[in-house]
Amino acid sequence: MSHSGLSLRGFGAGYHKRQIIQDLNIAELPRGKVTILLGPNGSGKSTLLRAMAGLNKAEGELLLDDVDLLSQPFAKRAEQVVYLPQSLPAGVHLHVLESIIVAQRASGGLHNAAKQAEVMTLLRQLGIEHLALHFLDQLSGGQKQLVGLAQSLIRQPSLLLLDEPLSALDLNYQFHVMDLVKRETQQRNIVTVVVVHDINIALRHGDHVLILKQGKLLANGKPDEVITPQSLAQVYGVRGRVEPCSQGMKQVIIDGLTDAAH
Ligand SMILES: Nc1ncnc2c1ncn2[C@@H]1O[C@H](COP(=O)(O)OP(=O)(O)OP(=O)(O)O)[C@@H](O)[C@H]1O
Repeated sequence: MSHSGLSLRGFGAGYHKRQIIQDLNIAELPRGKVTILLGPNGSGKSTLLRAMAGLNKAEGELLLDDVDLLSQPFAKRAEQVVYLPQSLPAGVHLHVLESIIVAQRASGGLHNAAKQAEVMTLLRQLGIEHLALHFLDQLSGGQKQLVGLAQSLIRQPSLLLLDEPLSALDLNYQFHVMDLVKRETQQRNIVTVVVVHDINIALRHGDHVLILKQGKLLANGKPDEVITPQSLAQVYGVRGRVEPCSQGMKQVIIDGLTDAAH
């Protein structure tokens, strides 16, 4: 049977002398859905994303629509997989617009009027059109994050890996960006994996949630099935409740640390 989506089989990842993730098995993260990757600091989230993108050592199988990306040459994988790191490289003296056009060119094709229009549409959707002619190295942390997202989306990946894309964004932008990522994921029918630390963002915006702890997969399922008082205690050592708010949406309220975490 053929599959559409991303699966990991016996996937391992790490660094020169250190294995961080071992024998990870994830059956099918479907196209068109946003998967949120949760886990404590140091649990291996960035290592996993970077390994999927070919930037760290990896082993096992990483299947996108049944094709093993690990067996492909790096350049071929880079056409399909885009990884947005936690922060953009410093000291890049380019205009926002130029930097996005460079990213667009990297994904192939000639630069023409239609492509320029695509860049401007994306800037508008992200609410940063007014920054088009600003220099990257003169932007705020949150503005840089939005530009990084534009650079990632313009490359039209099949697998989009976003590492804490909300960490510098205000509340309004956090919602706006998650809505945009969800919409683009559906419209482009791609697989998107987003690392966040905010459990309520995961509950509200994730189609699917994975939880990593010490390089192992502790949970894999629908947000409200895997974000529970038990998993909050086990993963983060906190006492938490998952309760409907007055609008009926579920949210997490943290009451404190578990006794074990003191
Ligand atoms: N370049 C590296 N060389 C060796 N070990 C590393 C390297 N980068 C990270 N690690 C180790 O890998 C483990 C997982 O780190 P990783 O950055 O993947 O965690 P994370 O879940 O993304 O954490 P955070 O939420 O703090 O960003 C940590 O123990 C870290 O010390």
